[in-house]
Amino acid sequence: ATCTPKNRNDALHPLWQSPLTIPGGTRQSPINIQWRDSVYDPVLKPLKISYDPATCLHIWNNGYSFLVEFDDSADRSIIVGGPLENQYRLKQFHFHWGAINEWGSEHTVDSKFYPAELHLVHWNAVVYPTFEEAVMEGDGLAVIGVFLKLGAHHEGLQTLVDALPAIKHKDTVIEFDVFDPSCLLPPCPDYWTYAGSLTTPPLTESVTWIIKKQPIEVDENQLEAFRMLLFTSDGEEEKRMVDNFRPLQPLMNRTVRSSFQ
Ligand SMILES: CCOC(=O)CCc1ccc(S(N)(=O)=O)cc1
Ligand SMILES: [Zn+2]
Repeated sequence: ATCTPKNRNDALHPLWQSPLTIPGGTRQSPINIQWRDSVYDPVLKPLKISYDPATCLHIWNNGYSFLVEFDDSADRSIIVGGPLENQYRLKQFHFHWGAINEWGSEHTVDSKFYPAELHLVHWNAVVYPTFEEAVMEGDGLAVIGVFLKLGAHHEGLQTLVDALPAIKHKDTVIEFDVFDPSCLLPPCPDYWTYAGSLTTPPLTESVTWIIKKQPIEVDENQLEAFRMLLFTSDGEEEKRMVDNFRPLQPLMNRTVRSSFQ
């Protein structure tokens, strides 16, 4: 029988004991995407993604996930089109994953969990002067979500995996000079989109979510490498960085649109 995730908030990292619901929150994330309830919108444009690999700065363990950060001081790595009215600048990408392959993603599709989920975080630099301000605004951020499923070895991901031992502990960072996050995107252009929020504090309702329909494949060793990271700093009692995903939030008065029929 497939074991459904029990309530893990008891033994979890303090973050995940954060308020599960935001008082007055009407557009919280993540959500379950019920495929048959999503509505095809012919007005949705293809998403245009152009990343400059040289904008990659460093990779670090922030105690919740590991993230790769980019130089967002100019419009060098951007996305435009799709559901977006402006172009958005790439700031960072990170992942969420489980202790075992049965769960780990934040969003689900027809209540199915994937073992992990990639988030590419962009902000609206056309309208807002800083990322920090964009985080507080309804149209401030655009996050591309990509599901990871267990399968073939992923060459592009391996570059990241090879760097993880060097950032095992919270607040460790290493320089990461050239990486093209486009290699982590599936070839299929299809996506779902809906108005949501950050899934970790400050949980602000500022995200236009763009969830790719097609997952990318990674192998068991690569997922295991994620699970070797620690929530804790060097010298503290070790706590493995696993199950760093937020529980599903109510859809409330929202429609998920699809770019495909
Ligand atoms: C200004 C302080 O705010 C931040 O740094 C927000 C960072 C942050 C970015 C993206 C996400 S996620 N999981 O919803 O893609 C959560 C948190
Ligand atoms: Zn995330």
